[in-house]
Amino acid sequence: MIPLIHDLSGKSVTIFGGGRVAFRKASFFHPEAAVTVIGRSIDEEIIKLGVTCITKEVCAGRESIADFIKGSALVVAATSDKKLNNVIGEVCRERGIPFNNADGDPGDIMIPSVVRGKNYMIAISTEGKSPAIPRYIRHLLEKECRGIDDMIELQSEFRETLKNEIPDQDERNRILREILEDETVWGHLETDKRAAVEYITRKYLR
Ligand SMILES: C[C@@]1(CC(=O)O)C2=NC(=C\c3[nH]c(c(CCC(=O)O)c3CC(=O)O)Cc3[nH]c(c(CC(=O)O)c3CCC(=O)O)/C=C3\N/C(=C\2)[C@@H](CCC(=O)O)[C@]3(C)CC(=O)O)/[C@H]1CCC(=O)O
Ligand SMILES: NC(=O)c1ccc[n+]([C@@H]2O[C@H](COP(=O)([O-])OP(=O)(O)OC[C@H]3O[C@@H](n4cnc5c(N)ncnc54)[C@H](O)[C@@H]3O)[C@@H](O)[C@H]2O)c1
Repeated sequence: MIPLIHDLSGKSVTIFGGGRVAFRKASFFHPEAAVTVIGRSIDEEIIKLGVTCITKEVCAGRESIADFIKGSALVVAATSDKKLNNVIGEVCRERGIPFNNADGDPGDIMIPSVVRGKNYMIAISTEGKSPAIPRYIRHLLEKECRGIDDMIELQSEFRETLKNEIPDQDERNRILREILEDETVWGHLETDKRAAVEYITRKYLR
């Protein structure tokens, strides 16, 4: 499998099932995508998310499933009925719609665990071998990634400054990497971004 970063803004994501797993999947796609959840019963926490909810029994007939998924950019089956989930998958495959199966035959999409900052995201997956591990790694990274957002902004701004000051690209890259390894910069970023900018300007430009 190959990880991709996909823009789903405004696109339709249809999720079958209305339990805990459907809630997790709906939270993953909402609010970037327009999420519709279809289930025989739908948990209160899904309704509270503000996604479109359709309370309905879904039968394994292809026609009715095809009606539900019309116009979907992506479909998730998260009902407790494996057979139904698998039929939903078949209908998606016939129509070329990317499909994630929470229970049953694997779909062609897997949902990763995501560490998200303002300026970056990291997706983690074991390709289903051990679903607890991505969550574990996410917690480790969340502790390690403090300050990363500020460093990205610092690097992005300083990169522009360097372009005007230092013509040689290799030299610019060397400086940007050195800044990343500079503990004093990380120390400043914890308290005062301006002090970090002053420090790197003094140290790396004069
Ligand atoms: C990343 C995340 C995204 C999401 O789904 O939201 C995710 N699972 C998450 C949480 C979670 N999963 C499970 C629990 C225990 C409580 C519970 O039962 O709910 C919890 C809750 C928790 O841990 O807090 C158990 C579990 N998971 C799967 C099965 C079925 C099976 O293995 O057959 C079972 C039941 C069998 C078992 O008990 O072992 C299967 C899958 N889970 C995946 C993703 C995919 C592959 C991930 C990979 O390895 O790359 C895959 C294949 C489905 C898919 O493609 O989506 C999200 C972490 C978000 C985060 O916190 O960061
Ligand atoms: N992929 C994962 O991350 C993961 C994790 C844990 C469990 N699971 C599996 O995923 C499935 C869902 O788990 P859950 O905890 O949300 O279960 P749940 O029992 O809380 O929810 C199942 C939902 O499916 C709906 N449903 C069942 N048959 C239906 C039908 N014919 N039409 C419409 N709706 C129907 C029910 O109304 C309910 O809302 C289970 O089979 C579970 O073993 C997957």
